[in-house]
Amino acid sequence: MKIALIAHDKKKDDLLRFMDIHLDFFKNQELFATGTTGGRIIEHTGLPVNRCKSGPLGGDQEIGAMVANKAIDCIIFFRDPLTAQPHEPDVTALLRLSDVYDVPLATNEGTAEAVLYHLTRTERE
Ligand SMILES: O=C(CO)COP(=O)(O)O
Repeated sequence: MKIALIAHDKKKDDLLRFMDIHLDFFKNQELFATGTTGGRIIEHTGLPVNRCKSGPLGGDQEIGAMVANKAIDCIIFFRDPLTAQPHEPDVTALLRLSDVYDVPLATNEGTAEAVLYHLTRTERE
């Protein structure tokens, strides 16, 4: 499965912790990420990650283009709801495209848990 991973700065440690918990799942997937998030994941887990540009420099839009081309199956995006982002329009556009193409997108850890639970079950079937 092709999974996109994104985290705003204050949520990056949370994403790495989440990945540690679910490492057995993530090591069997093809991973994509925005630039800085991807760098942190590679450094922390050693897993291969296809890195896009950093979010503020167009990375969310790159992931959005992959969604539009049906090249992403699921997005886990740990958003920071308490900090203004200079590239908020890009974030909104990515959320919109995930709705257009019906791609599961988890914006917090609780939803990510639920999505992974579903994906691991459907993978086994
Ligand atoms: O800003 C982001 C998503 O909107 C994340 O980008 P980075 O992974 O480059 O920090």
